[in-house]
Amino acid sequence: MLIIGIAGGTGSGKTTVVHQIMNELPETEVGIISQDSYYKTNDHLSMDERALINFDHPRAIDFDLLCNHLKGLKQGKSINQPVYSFVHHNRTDDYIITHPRKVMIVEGILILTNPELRELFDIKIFVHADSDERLIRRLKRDIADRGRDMNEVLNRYQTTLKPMHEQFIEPSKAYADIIIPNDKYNTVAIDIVRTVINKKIND
Ligand SMILES: Nc1ncnc2c1ncn2[C@@H]1O[C@H](COP(=O)(O)OP(=O)(O)O)[C@@H](O)[C@H]1O
Ligand SMILES: Nc1ccn([C@@H]2O[C@H](COP(=O)(O)O)[C@@H](O)[C@H]2O)c(=O)n1
Repeated sequence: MLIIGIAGGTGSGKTTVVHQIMNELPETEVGIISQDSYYKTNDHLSMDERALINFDHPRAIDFDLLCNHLKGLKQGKSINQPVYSFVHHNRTDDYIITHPRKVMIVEGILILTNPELRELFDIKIFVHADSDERLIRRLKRDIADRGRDMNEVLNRYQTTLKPMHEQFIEPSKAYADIIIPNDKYNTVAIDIVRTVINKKIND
């Protein structure tokens, strides 16, 4: 199994890059794990209390479960990947049965900050986009898809997102083997990563 970690700030285009990589690759050979699925459960908190959580700090993520799931997949076991709700700021009761594949892609803002998780990656990729571009994308996406309004996004950006990006996410770029510039769609970089994956699949 080849495990690829794809990190980068919010709105850098990680999810888009993953989908571009997966296009044209056989569905049965590649699987995806999203770090967002591993936000800790916060059933004990009210909705208002959950909305105040700093979701850009590594402590918000259940890295133990994520690492155990990846290790299980490496051993050939299927896992129940949790399903997260951005609208309710909490894990749902649902899960996605995720089967082991020749190539597993793990994507998320903080995945290169955790040493145990880093050790599990064969290739580490960081998707880079400038912060103004990322903020614009995040605003549009969170209003369209994640039940937010402009005040919520801008307030979160100032209070937690930007400081956590500078403290944890940007420095984790140093661990990357490949950095993909993604201010514009970068088809050349996607083709290179796809070639590496195809080689692995056909070995
Ligand atoms: N290279 C790009 N140019 C313009 N828009 C992009 C680009 N990559 C992603 N987007 C858009 O930006 C938004 C955030 O992208 P997404 O892939 O969800 O980022 P991430 O997973 O890193 O948070 C989406 O609406 C997506 O369509
Ligand atoms: N309840 C939550 C949980 C997380 N976030 C934000 O999501 C971002 C990470 O996801 P991307 O798809 O953008 O990589 C992160 O910056 C958190 O602030 C949230 O808004 N609400």
